[in-house]
Amino acid sequence: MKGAPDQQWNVPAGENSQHEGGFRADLAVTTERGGPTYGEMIEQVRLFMDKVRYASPTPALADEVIEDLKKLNAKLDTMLVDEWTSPSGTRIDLPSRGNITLPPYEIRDGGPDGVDATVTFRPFHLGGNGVAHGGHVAIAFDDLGGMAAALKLGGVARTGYLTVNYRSLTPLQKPLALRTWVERFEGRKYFVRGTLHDGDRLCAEMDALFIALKPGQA
Ligand SMILES: CCCCCCCCCCCCCCCC(=O)SCCNC(=O)CCNC(=O)[C@H](O)C(C)(C)COP(=O)(O)OP(=O)(O)OC[C@H]1O[C@@H](n2cnc3c(N)ncnc32)[C@H](O)[C@@H]1OP(=O)(O)O
Repeated sequence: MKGAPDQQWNVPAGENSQHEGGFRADLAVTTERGGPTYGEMIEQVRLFMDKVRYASPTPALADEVIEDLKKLNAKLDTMLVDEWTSPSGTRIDLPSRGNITLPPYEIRDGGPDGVDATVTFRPFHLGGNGVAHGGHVAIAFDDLGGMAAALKLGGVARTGYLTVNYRSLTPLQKPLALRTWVERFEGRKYFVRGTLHDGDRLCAEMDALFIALKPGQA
């Protein structure tokens, strides 16, 4: 990778790392990893991505930003941990559990009957003509559909298939209601439905199959 030729991303899990199989079968939720300002750090990164999406820098400014980013990347290089112990994805007090790759959402209610969340697509989730990219809508459905399955089965599931029907345009920068629920299950197969609304207007619907992982399964 340019700028980081020797970077080892797949940091091996330490002895104290809690995991079973290749997926996070035993999710260790936390509100402390990364410290009290981790959420603000993630928010600043999202804000930066918003600005990058819309900025048209001069060559001089682009060079300046590159130098600044190299310094920031070098700082984080000193603190890389394995995926099982990183704060990202486990900080239940933060939007999208602190996972920078997900559209930021807040859980309003969640349990075996389903998940009721508010998701706000950012300016950097732009698809075109001021509205969200459909792929980002699918990511939100995947994570929150997976959460509905997880809360129903009391374990972790992987997506078998996920279909999104885009019914109307999905706005950016506006809290939207995203709901997911297990419609039925047969053995390890959890059939999950979802809806995304802007007020009363249906933006998109999801129809998905999540398959419960067996103990130790990747
Ligand atoms: C608020 C606090 C919250 C705390 C709580 C946090 C929760 C935190 C939530 C995180 C949520 C993340 C959610 C992201 C989830 C991903 O994004 S996962 C990544 C995307 N998915 C993948 O990469 C999966 C790739 N596929 C696979 O690994 C394997 O195919 C699977 C899914 C593990 C299944 O393999 P398998 O265990 O060998 O099972 P297999 O026997 O093939 O299939 C089982 C059954 O499913 C059926 N099946 C399998 N695939 C399909 C398919 N595509 N279509 C139809 N049927 C299928 C089979 O026919 C079989 O049916 P039956 O014969 O039993 O009737």
